[in-house]
Parts: sequence; C-alpha cells; structure tokens
Amino acid sequence: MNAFPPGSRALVVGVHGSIGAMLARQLASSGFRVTGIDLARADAAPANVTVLQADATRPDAALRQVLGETRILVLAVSQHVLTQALPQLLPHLPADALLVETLSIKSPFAAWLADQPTTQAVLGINPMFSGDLDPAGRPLAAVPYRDAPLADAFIDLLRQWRLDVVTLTPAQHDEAMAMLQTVGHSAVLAFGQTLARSPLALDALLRLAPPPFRVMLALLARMTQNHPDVYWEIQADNPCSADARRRLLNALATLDDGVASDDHAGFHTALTALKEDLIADHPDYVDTSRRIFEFINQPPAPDTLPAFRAAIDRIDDQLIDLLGQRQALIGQVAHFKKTSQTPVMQPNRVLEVVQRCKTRGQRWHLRGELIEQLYRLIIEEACHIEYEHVGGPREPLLQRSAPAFQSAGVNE
Ligand SMILES: C=C(O[C@@H]1C=C(C(=O)O)C=C[C@H]1O)C(=O)O
Repeated sequence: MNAFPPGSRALVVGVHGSIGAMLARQLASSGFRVTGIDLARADAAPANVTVLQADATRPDAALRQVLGETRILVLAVSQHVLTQALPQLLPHLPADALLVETLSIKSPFAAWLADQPTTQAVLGINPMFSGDLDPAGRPLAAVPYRDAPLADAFIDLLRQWRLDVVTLTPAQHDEAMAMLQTVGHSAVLAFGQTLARSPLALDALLRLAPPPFRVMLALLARMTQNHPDVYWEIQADNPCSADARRRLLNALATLDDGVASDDHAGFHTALTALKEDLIADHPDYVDTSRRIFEFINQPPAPDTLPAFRAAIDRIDDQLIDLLGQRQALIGQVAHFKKTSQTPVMQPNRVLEVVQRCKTRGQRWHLRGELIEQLYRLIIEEACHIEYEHVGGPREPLLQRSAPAFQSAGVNE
C-alpha cells in the first residue's frame, strides 16, 4: 500500500527557511498538497506551495484545520521553537501522521521526545547541505526515533529524490556531527576572529591571498549567510561538541609546542602520518583541492587581445576536460547497457538531453540551433562509442531522434 497516496497533505513549519523551502518544494514535486507556515513574511513562496503566515506555538483556527488533514508534518525550526510548538500542534494532528524534524543535533530532542505523550511516528532528518542547493546526490542523515512504517516510507521518498540517506541513532548522529560540523565551524570561526582582530586590512591581504586563505574566507562568508542559531545549536546543544573543540585546541597547542621546542622532525612525522592516515585512501581530494584553487583564483578581466585569448584558452581547456569526463561516463553507460541488454539508442533521453541544454543555454543567450548542432555531434559520438562496445545493428541518431533536432540545417 502507498503510505502517501497522491494529494496527501504535508505541512511545513518554517517554510521560509532554506531547509523548509527545499522540503516544501520536493514534497510538492512528489505530488503532495503542501501548505507552508512561517512567522516571517516573504515575497516568494516555493512553487505549488500555499503559504500562511502563522505562529506554530499558537495555532489559530486556519492552522488547526490544516493540521487535522496533515499526513506529514515537517518542522524545519530550531530546537527551542520545536519543543514549544509540538505540544500545541500534536493534539490537532491525526494519530497516524508522521512528524519530521530537521534539527542539527538529535540526542537532546530524543530525550525530550521520550517524555512526550505522543503516539505519532517521528523521524529526524539532517540534510548535509543548505536548502538552496540541488539535493540530488547529496548526503542526508536520517534518525528514526521510533520504528514506524511511515518513517521508512518517508526515507523511501528521500531516496526517490536521489538523496544518499544514512540512518543513525541519535547518539551516533551527534557523535558524527561533532566531527563533521563542530570542528570545521570552530576552525573557520577561529580563523575569522583571528583575521578580524588583526591590524592588517582585509583588502590589502586579499590582493596577496593564496587559495587556501580565499577558501577559508569563502567558508566564513557562507557561515554569515545562515541564521546564527544554526551554528549556535551545533556548538552548544551537541553533547559531543565540547570534547570536539577541546581536541581542536589540543591539536593547535601541540603544533604551537612543537614549533616552540623546534621539533622539526616531529612536524614531518605528523604531516606524513596525516597523509597516510587520511589522504592515502582518498587521493581524489588532492584533485578536488586543485580544482577549487583553480576556480577561486579567477584571473582579472582581460583587456588586451592576448589576455582575451588566454581567457578563451582556459575556457577551451575546461570544455575539453568536461567533454572527456562526459565521454568517460558514456563508456560506463555502454558497459551497463551491454550487461543489462538495454538498447543504445534512447530517443526519449536524447530529446530530454537536448531540451535541457537548450533551456540551460538560454541563460547565456545561446541559440537553440547551436545547442542542437553541438549535441548532434556529441550524442552521435556517444552512440558510436556505445555501439562499438555493445555490438549489434546500429540505428542512425537523426532518424530515431528527429524531434530533438528540429532546427533548420541540423537535421541534414
Ligand atoms: C548515454 C546514453 O546513451 C545514448 C547517448 C546519450 C547522450 O550522449 O546523452 C543519450 C541517449 C542515448 O541514446 C543514455 O542512454 O543515457
């Protein structure tokens, strides 16, 4: 049986927050009738979401009526608001509804929940990304507080959104978050404080700044864009956070002591151990840092012909690198198609690819005909590669995929 038949109602509390808005959007796209509430007014609501201005800690008649029909209640609010609102909301919620909370820290809420006279299924989720990013392919921690089929059904829904769901207990969640969030945020905040208290001016420093400094500043910039409570709860509410900060302090003290005692060899040993323990099994991070650093040092806007040409050369490098990456994936698709006996030629997918790219190209005023020309060549090459691997009779792309290539001159 489908736990959430099409048109089931979802209510998102905190719909103007980034996670609330993301979940409202995703639920609407999965066929839910979504109502969002928020204390704050905002100009834009997520598409296909009805937004009410309401206070979840004091549900008015309109909110109580929505609650009575709600199958999934999402609470994308701070722990303080959540524990104030829940006792007011639960009496109006059907007994077979699912509650989903999005707190950054789970064990204090788990302890609070254990004392509540609720019967509803409760699932904690913690998306490991801000809600303004595309969720597909990103990790999400799921913490089912009570075994319930409805929580499993919601986890299935998250997987349909192509989230990489990792299920944890509240204690496991918080232990991991101390390492994944407390330590990183503390390091970035300490960097920011040190910089802010320095007598050196940031503008002057930025002229000279190497990529790691720019990356640290970018991380700090990101932290200033979210609500401070998000970061406060990560530092203050996680029972593992104090220990994590102490470890960071100790590590810094060890570095300081080592330098003070001129322990050059110890420094070598430590860095070699880090390389062996952490990076040896994850060499792709070396490449990631190279790509981030390349990206973050944007060269100045060109103003001479050689400078324009150098900029174009760099973009051509990227085009070729990306084409190579696309082609490498095609090789894998070919292998997959051979073992699963899937036809090489997929006219629906071809149409989807070309139309997506035409829409994307509109952002840059790229003509649809150019996109069709380019993708005719790229997909023909892809099909050629796949046929070489898969074997069997070949079908011509243009004949099978005529609707994708409608522009004059492309279909010849
Ligand atoms: C890569 C695939 O195979 C072919 C190549 C395509 C491409 O290059 O995008 C699209 C459709 C297929 O005919 C696929 O099926 O996705």
